[in-house]
Amino acid sequence: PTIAIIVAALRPSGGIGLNGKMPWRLRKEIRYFKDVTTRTTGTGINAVIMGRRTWESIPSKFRPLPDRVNVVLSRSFKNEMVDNNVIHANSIDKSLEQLQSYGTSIAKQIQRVFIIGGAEIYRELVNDPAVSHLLVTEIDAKEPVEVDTFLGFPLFEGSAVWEKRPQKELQSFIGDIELENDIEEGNFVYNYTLWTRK
Ligand SMILES: NC(=O)C1=CN([C@@H]2O[C@H](COP(=O)(O)OP(=O)(O)OC[C@H]3O[C@@H](n4cnc5c(N)ncnc54)[C@H](OP(=O)(O)O)[C@@H]3O)[C@@H](O)[C@H]2O)C=CC1
Ligand SMILES: CCc1nc(N)nc(N)c1C#CCc1cc(OC)cc(-c2ccc3c(c2)OCO3)c1
Repeated sequence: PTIAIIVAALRPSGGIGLNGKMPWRLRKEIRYFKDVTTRTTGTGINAVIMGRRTWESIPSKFRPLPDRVNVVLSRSFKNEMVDNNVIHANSIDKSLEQLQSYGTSIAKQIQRVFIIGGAEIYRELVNDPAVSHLLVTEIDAKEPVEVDTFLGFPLFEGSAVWEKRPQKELQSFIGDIELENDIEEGNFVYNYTLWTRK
């Protein structure tokens, strides 16, 4: 399946978190994240892979993220299918192995896999050749914003590996999900982008 990193990052610093949570709450951005990570064409289902801390930071009423296979990584987990929607894994490889067998076991093929954070997971996976796409919400702040967690790889200041693609390529990747530009919410203005390997 296609494996994509999906992240919302502040420009130019690449800030993504503060005190274990997100430094912002952007209503339309959360909807975009939900729509993009949930949408499939035909049958099948998508998976979201996250680190244990990100799992813990999602408000309990919102987890597991619905209509997606939620994979949570922790070095102290046993590799197991907790239930039909939640898989525990203690390595990235083990998580991808379990997703393979998930497809056959519940006769639902995994269509897309989204790496949804956080910083430690992004750092480890951004260099994995299996990751072919970056879906980056580029956020600009009118007033300075405090962040303490960053994207673990250079992107906005220039990347030797990744290049930003034209909006029409993002549109075809996400299908009939509406793409708005320069969305303004409070102190923030943001845009959705797609990056692929050079
Ligand atoms: N802006 C955005 O788009 C997003 C921002 N965030 C933010 O990121 C921050 C959280 O990121 P971070 O603190 O880095 O934590 P992570 O969410 O990346 O989780 C880290 C934990 O994941 C487990 N883990 C990491 N790598 C592996 C591996 N290779 N195999 C097995 N387990 C592994 C470990 O769990 P253990 O310690 O149990 O072994 C580790 O402590 C928060 O502030 C959150 O709000 C999160 C998602 C999206
Ligand atoms: C939704 C934010 C987001 N945007 C983008 N572009 N990429 C991402 N990887 C994420 C993310 C994430 C994980 C996460 C962290 C979190 O707190 C730290 C809260 C949520 C979350 C919070 C509320 C939700 C929801 C997800 O879906 C529906 O309602 C989701």
